[in-house]
Amino acid sequence: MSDIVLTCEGVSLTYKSRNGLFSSFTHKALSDVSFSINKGEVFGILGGNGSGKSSLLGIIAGVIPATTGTVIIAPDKQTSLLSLGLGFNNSLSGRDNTILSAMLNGFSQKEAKDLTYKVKEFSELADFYEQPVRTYSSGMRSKLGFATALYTDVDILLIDEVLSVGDQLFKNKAEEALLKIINNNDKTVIFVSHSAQQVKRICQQAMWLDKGKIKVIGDITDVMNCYQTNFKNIG
Ligand SMILES: Nc1ncnc2c1ncn2[C@@H]1O[C@H](COP(=O)(O)OP(=O)(O)OP(=O)(O)O)[C@@H](O)[C@H]1O
Repeated sequence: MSDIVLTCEGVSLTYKSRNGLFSSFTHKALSDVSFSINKGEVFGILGGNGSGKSSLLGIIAGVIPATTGTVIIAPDKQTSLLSLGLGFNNSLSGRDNTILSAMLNGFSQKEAKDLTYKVKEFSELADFYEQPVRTYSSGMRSKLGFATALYTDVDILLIDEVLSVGDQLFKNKAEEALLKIINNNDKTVIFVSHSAQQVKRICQQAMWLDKGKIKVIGDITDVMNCYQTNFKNIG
């Protein structure tokens, strides 16, 4: 029996930007995107630059309002967006950001503080963990984001490119840790990556977004076959 935890129904997004003092233009980033995800599914989103992957995750996370359409999340489920640019308070230290994220996800203050020791170790930030996040490189932000989300137990994890930054050793460690929580915890994950091979290793279902529209959706093998036929030299 299917156990749907997340549904996008006809989601469209139009950005309006200024291109001068008195003029503006609009850009349709997503057009009529509809799909559902079952509990415990690991769902990949593939697509070239500007195809709308991050915008879609932002809408699912509730940080970007859809222009039309709806996102329905099962009432007892919490989502957490793990993204390079989002979610941290730049003037707080890595440690305080971990505490804040954990408490926003329902941890008590003591539980949140206890968590920081594991996050510090996994993230390898050492003394930088006590420094304001604004002083971090993008790789350091991604390490903090990944480690915080790893130990803050949410139901639906939205992962935007965070396994693509950092040195190779950290990438391997992060991918291994992610696979472990996916396999052990029946966690639902939506995973965005430029690496088709990484999506293939991690996900069971996938969607290929092209210029804001769903090109193919379904089983990972079918989606990858279509995707790779269209793109050569995929990493
Ligand atoms: N804040 C914004 N204002 C205006 N246009 C935007 C904004 N954010 C994104 N866009 C545009 O919307 C489209 C989709 O962007 P989005 O970042 O969602 O794509 P993406 O698939 O995640 O891209 P990438 O793989 O390069 O990270 C792009 O054409 C982008 O230029």
